[in-house]
Amino acid sequence: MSIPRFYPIFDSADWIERLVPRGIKLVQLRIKDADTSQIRAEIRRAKKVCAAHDCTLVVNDYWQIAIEEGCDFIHLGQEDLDTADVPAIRRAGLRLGLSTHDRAELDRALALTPDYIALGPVYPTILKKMKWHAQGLERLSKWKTRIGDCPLVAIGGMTIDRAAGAFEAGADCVSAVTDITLNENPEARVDQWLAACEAKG
Ligand SMILES: Cc1ncc(COP(=O)(O)OP(=O)(O)O)c(N)n1
Ligand SMILES: Cc1nc(C(=O)O)sc1CCOP(=O)(O)O
Ligand SMILES: [Mg+2]
Repeated sequence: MSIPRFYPIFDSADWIERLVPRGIKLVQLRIKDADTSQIRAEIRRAKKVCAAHDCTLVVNDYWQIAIEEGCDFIHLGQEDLDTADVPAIRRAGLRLGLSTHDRAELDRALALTPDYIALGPVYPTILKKMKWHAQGLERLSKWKTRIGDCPLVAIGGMTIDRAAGAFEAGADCVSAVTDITLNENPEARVDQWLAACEAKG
């Protein structure tokens, strides 16, 4: 199954309510440092606006709450996988996206037949401290060769100018955070992203 080419990530339902109506079709809610009731409330708001705009919501990390709230899609990293109950996630019918950063992580991810695999950071990111150096475009191509039909998401330091190179290297989808949230006009930036990714499609 394919996924949309543009995949922004936001840390609140406020951002999702603000920007999804512009035409985003795949979005991630990535909240750190909040309690369960706050996460649940944010997911409910995000889910509502996504349903109204035919946008797929991906919940980061909180797989149990995502199941309880009837969500469709979750994203897990390698550390999340250490404690997640993947069979329970599948039984609940959720799609699953996985992060990878090296070959061992890729092998582990592929064994779980995910609905997409993300490789990052393709370029340096300012969002979070990471132990990985920038992976680069050649690595994206290697990942695409390994994963075949499974959609490949490029993440980390992605900008509109860098997106075309990522698609050419084999990415099926490009994910971005600060290129949008730190832009002086996030609405206009999302419009530009949508146009750039559509033009490529
Ligand atoms: C699309 C996408 N790719 C990678 C990540 C990172 O997930 P993870 O390694 O679990 O780190 P956190 O985002 O949880 O800090 C992601 N969220 N989305
Ligand atoms: C959340 C996340 N995960 C990454 C990974 O490589 O797994 S890079 C990243 C941050 C992406 O933010 P920005 O677009 O601002 O660089
Ligand atoms: Mg995580």
